[in-house]
Amino acid sequence: MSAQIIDGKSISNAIREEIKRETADLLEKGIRPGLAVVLVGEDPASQVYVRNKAKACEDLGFYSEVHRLPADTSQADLLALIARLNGEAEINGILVQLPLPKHIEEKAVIDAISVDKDVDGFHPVSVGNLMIGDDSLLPCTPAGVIELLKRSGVSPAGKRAVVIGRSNIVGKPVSMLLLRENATVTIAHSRTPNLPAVAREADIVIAAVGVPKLVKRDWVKPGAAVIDVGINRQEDGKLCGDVDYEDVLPVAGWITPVPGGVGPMTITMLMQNTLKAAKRAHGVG
Ligand SMILES: Nc1nc2c(c(=O)[nH]1)N[C@@H](CN(C=O)c1ccc(C(=O)N[C@@H](CCC(=O)O)C(=O)O)cc1)CN2
Ligand SMILES: [Mg+2]
Repeated sequence: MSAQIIDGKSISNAIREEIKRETADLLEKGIRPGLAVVLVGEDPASQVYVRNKAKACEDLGFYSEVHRLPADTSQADLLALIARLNGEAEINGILVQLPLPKHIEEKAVIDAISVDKDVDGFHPVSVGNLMIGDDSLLPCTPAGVIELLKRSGVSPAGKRAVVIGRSNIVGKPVSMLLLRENATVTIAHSRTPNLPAVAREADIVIAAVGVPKLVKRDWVKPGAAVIDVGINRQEDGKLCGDVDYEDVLPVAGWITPVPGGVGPMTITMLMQNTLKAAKRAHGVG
C-alpha cells in the first residue's frame, strides 16, 4: 500500500475556477476585487511570490497593483503607503510580503493594515476572530491545509491531529482551524518530549517546523494523513519539506508532496480572501 498523493496544484486550480466564476458574476454587478501587494527589497523568492500573486489576480479578473519599494525604505514611508491603501476604495486586500528588511518592525506594519483588508489574516483582530470562531479572513496557508484535507475526503471531525510547529503564521492558526473542524488537536514543538511517539498517535499530522525531512516513517501511524507545510531549499537547489517524503510514502494514507502540495494553495487562498473582502466591502454574499 502506498499513500494517496494530495495534488495541491490540481486542487488549487479547481478552487481558482470557482473563484473565477464568482468574480465574473461580481464583475457583472460592477464589482471588481482589488489587491495591493507591497514588496520591500529584492529577496529573490519574495519577488517570485509577488509576481505570481499579480499573475493570479490577472487570470481571475481582479484589479491588482504591486508596490515595489527599495530595501532601505523607512518604516514611516511604508506605514504611510499602507494608510493610503487602507483608504482606497478599489483596494479590497492589502498584502505586505514577508520577510521585511530587518530595520522594519513587522508587527507595526501588520497592525497598520485595516482589518477589513487583512487578506493575510495576520492582524491581531483577525487572529482573535479566528480564536473565538467569528467569521474573519483566515491566514492563507492554514486555510489551504484545511481545504486540501477536505477536498481529499479527509474530514478532521473526531480525528486526532498533531501539529508540529507553533509559529503565528502556520502552527497556531492551523491548530485553531482543526479545532474548529472538531479534531482533537495537539500542538507539538521542539521542546516536546518524544516527538515521534506523539506524532504516531495522530490520524492527521501537520508538519510546520522548518526542519528538512524531520518526519520519518516511524513517526507516522499507518494510514494517517500527512500534510507537509515545510519549504526548505537543499544544497542541490531542490526543495524539500519537513517530511521525509520517500520514507513516509509507503505508510501514510494521504501525503502532500513538496513542491506541489500546500505551496500552491497559499496564493489561491489569498485570492479567495480578496474575493471575500470585496464582497463584504460591497455588501454582497
Ligand atoms: N505576507 C506574506 N508573506 C509570506 C507568506 C504569506 O502567506 N504572506 N507566505 C510565504 C511565501 N508565499 C507567499 O507569500 C508562498 C510560498 C510558497 C508558495 C508556493 O507556491 N510554493 C511552491 C514552490 C515554489 C518554488 O518552487 O519556490 C510549492 O510549495 O509547491 C507560494 C507562496 C512567506 N511570505
Ligand atoms: Mg472593488
